[in-house]
Amino acid sequence: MTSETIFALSTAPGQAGVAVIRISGSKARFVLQEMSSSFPEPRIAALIKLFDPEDKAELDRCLALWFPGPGSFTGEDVVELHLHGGRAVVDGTIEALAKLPGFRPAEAGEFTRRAFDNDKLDLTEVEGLSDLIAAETEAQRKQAIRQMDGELSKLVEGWRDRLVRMLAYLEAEIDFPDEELEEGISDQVKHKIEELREDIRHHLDDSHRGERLRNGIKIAIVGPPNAGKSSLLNVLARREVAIVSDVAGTTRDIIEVHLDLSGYPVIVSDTAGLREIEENTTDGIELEGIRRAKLHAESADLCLAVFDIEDSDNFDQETLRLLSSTSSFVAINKCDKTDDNEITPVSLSDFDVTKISTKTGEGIDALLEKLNTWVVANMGLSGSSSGITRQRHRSALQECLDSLGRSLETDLPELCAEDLRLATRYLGRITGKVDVEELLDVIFRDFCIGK
Ligand SMILES: Nc1nc2c(ncn2[C@@H]2O[C@H](COP(=O)(O)OP(=O)(O)OP(=O)(O)O)[C@@H](O)[C@H]2O)c(=O)[nH]1
Ligand SMILES: [K+]
Ligand SMILES: [Mg+2]
Repeated sequence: MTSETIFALSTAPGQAGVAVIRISGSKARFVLQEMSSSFPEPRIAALIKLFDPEDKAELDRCLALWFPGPGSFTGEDVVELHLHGGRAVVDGTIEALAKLPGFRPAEAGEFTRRAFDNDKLDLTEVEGLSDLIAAETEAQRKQAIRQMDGELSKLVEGWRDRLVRMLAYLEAEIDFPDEELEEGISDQVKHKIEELREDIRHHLDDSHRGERLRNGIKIAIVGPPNAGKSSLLNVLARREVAIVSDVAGTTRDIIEVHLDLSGYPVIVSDTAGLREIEENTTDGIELEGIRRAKLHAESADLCLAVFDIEDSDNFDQETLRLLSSTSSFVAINKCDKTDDNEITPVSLSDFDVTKISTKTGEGIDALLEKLNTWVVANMGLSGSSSGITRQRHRSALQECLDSLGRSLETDLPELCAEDLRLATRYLGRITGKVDVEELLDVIFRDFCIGK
């Protein structure tokens, strides 16, 4: 292997109890030969004295780990130094490593890039790893681990394997028409294509759970001015995020807070109060706020509408239409202002209504309970979870489906094979494997032709 040996601080920068420096490449062993008081056994932590390779000054007394390739994260020889996490220790070690010939600091993502290049991880597993590092909630962590463990990649590889087999049969029919192959093979292949299409479609039809879990589930608070939307946001966030005032039209910009509901990442946003105002109003800013609020609500996963109990008939038809066209909950706020518990306007009777007061806290737990239940029911990682976590996966699968659809429209095996080849390539894009050689392997294995 001729690549340069790279090194980097793998733990967060700054003062800490322990700092880990990772070194990967063909010359990694130099660290243990030129800078260490001893050479550890593979994979067994050893306490060593670490020296500067030139002036032999002692840098630290640290733990060293030696992972000879290919049994390492990158697939190359890897050394890990678990140093005392002071800045001077880390800086001194980094400087010392740079003095070794053929060593240079790693670029962002370079260790993982090498792992990918050495077939230690495929693309979906790389993505899973990056999601795991970024995971903020339990459900995100679980999804990331499943992807990192190759759940999506196994699924896609399985589909790809089926496709390659169909293709091999077709290729054989085209290339070796004299060979004794079963009759009606094309119909068989077509039936298999149909089955594969069904399976892929089933996985695509998952309401974007994976992506939503990765990016956060969006809940938009909407409703007329002064209903208490910003007050509710502050209660949910447990801090004063948004300005609350008795002036109608206080909120203009969209304000977002991140919550963890039952382990799921949720982004709740406060929006401008919706009301009908003249196009030529003097307050163009409020108009723009309303425009943004509507757009935002339309793209949210869930709308949470807030109305003032004494003014709960105050909504324009457009707001109602908005609520009916998305998943939504209704909160009737300021119930501290009246003892009459029966007030629910007829027009809201179709919705799931909770009476709350952001002032006294009444009903807030009940509302949170409903939100939690909704999130779990709609985002829950059921056994049939597709594991599609990115638009990139979705587009590739859609392209694959389109190619499969086209392959069924022709009776010419050559054209059908071309579409199957394309479909295979789209699946390969998901995992990063686009090898066609394996095709021939299958032909030879299944038919023993030419042997
Ligand atoms: N009595 C009572 N007053 C409330 C309650 N919630 C909010 N308010 C008051 O209602 C007024 C409007 O509250 P906001 O939270 O600013 O309302 P908003 O819906 O964000 O208003 P805009 O941003 O202007 O659309 C403020 O004076 C709040 O103090 C409540 O539960 N009870
Ligand atoms: K207000
Ligand atoms: Mg507001």
